[in-house]
Amino acid sequence: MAAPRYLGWDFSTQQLKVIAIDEQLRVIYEDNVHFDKDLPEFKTQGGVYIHSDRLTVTSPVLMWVKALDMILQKMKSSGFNFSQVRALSGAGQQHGSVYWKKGSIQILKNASSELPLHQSLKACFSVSNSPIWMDSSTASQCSALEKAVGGAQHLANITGSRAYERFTGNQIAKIYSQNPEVYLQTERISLVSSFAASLFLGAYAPIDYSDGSGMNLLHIWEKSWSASCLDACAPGLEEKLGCPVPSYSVLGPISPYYSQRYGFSPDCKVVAFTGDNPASLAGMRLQEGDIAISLGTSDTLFLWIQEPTPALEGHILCNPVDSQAYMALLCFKNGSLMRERIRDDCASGSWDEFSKALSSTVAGNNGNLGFYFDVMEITPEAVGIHRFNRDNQKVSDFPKEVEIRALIEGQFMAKRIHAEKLGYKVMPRTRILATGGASHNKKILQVLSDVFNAPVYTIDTANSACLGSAYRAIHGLVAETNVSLADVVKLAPEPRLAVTPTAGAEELYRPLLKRYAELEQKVVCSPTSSCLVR
Ligand SMILES: Nc1ncnc2c1ncn2[C@@H]1O[C@H](COP(=O)(O)OP(=O)(O)O)[C@@H](O)[C@H]1O
Ligand SMILES: O=C(CO)[C@@H](O)[C@H](O)COP(=O)(O)O
Repeated sequence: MAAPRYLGWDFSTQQLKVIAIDEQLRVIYEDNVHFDKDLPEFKTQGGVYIHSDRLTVTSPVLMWVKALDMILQKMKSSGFNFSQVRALSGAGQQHGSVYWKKGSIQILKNASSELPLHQSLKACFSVSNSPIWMDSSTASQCSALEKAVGGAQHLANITGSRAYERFTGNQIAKIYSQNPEVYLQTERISLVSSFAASLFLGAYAPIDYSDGSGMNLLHIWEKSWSASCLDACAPGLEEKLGCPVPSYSVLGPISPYYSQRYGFSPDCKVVAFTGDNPASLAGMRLQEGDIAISLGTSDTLFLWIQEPTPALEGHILCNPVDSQAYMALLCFKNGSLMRERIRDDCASGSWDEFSKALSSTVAGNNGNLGFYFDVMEITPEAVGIHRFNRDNQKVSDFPKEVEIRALIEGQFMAKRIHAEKLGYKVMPRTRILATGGASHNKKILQVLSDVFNAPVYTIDTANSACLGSAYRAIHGLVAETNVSLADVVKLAPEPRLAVTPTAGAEELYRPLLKRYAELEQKVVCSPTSSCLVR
């Protein structure tokens, strides 16, 4: 019997990624398809289309299918032996939704292995451009949902979050109200994660509890759809969503399409897919007390928590690896794309030059602070670029090096301030686990460590959502017998120390954090200082 392999996928904003691991949990294959570069025919920027209202953001669903065809072909050409794969799982950017047209289930089930999947599925989607997490066009649907269930806090008490524009229930409500006929033609609505699982399963895959918590529809304590939330969004929604399942569920064997076209074993199991942040929690083997910071297209911060209290800021999600636990999540929309814009403007498009600017400037930036929100931020709700000198006076520009440090310090101060608002305290034993593309950059990690006054650890791959998905594939095979993910991954390499805080960092940043929090109040959108530019 050939040595078993496990696959972990990540359908993220800018690319499709895959990792294969062996039974010793070693990464033996890693690859990606970059949507803008490798699939230029879709003409996306950063994997997305920003529509003319600047609020609507979508991605073409067939691009995701074509990316899967492409990456599997690359693996096949490189000699990857698919017959050894015993199980696979995956992750998707959270909140995005896919709309399957009536009758598509038959096409999905009977796809011909002679054709790439995107050709068979080209007529399957009633909405060809899927709304994704960057969308902020559903303000009216959010107000209506909160009103329908008795207010923002009440909605958070049920679903883990107040109404957020990118959350799937509000996106579905928008589609139903603007295009009722499209909604009626839709037989199934998937998240990006469950859509990706469906492609492997050859059938509609259920939504898992953890990614399902990012919809404003799931009762996160009872782990079932909330009837009042469903009714407030669209009629007949429960049927279109299917029953949610635990994140470690085995959904079934891989579709015959993959055995015939790529040589997968017909016994290869598909384990429920989940959100990319939940999958990263698994990949980084987060423990209670740790803080995870993902620096991908979005920046996110997440924690493992046992007894959550939903609030008006941040999100509580069902934990993807332990059905008794939860995770808290904060999302910052102006992450890597914001850093790339400042890198292009101030460091000639070079990460090396960007890093040199961080080295050549002093921690604390001589009191200069900045807020950098090219697009409407989620945490906090604010937009625009706002720079303040050491006397709290607004200034119109900074020298290039000062700008770069102000951006990075500002991004991490915001993370610490908002994590503390959630009740998180940096303790002497705190470990920060960093992941995502920008975690390759040691100079950025040094600022992170200094602002939090805590050591920063990384794992061998920045693609923790893929790795976590591969771990979850193994876990899925044994979860029924009460084996924990921690048991399954106990032989995996421990996270490695990347940087430690500079002496004196806490004293330096304590007053700056206070100033940053006060200045943030001035730049957030409020009824009195409404954000006209979005
Ligand atoms: N050396 C670096 N320094 C800072 N950022 C980097 C570096 N290398 C890559 N990145 C950032 O990583 C981002 C991609 O991160 P990734 O986690 O793969 O995103 P996603 O999963 O959302 O597709 C890129 O947009 C890029 O800005
Ligand atoms: O909206 C959120 C989390 O709430 C985002 O974190 C998305 O899940 C996108 O992930 P990346 O592609 O940036 O990793």
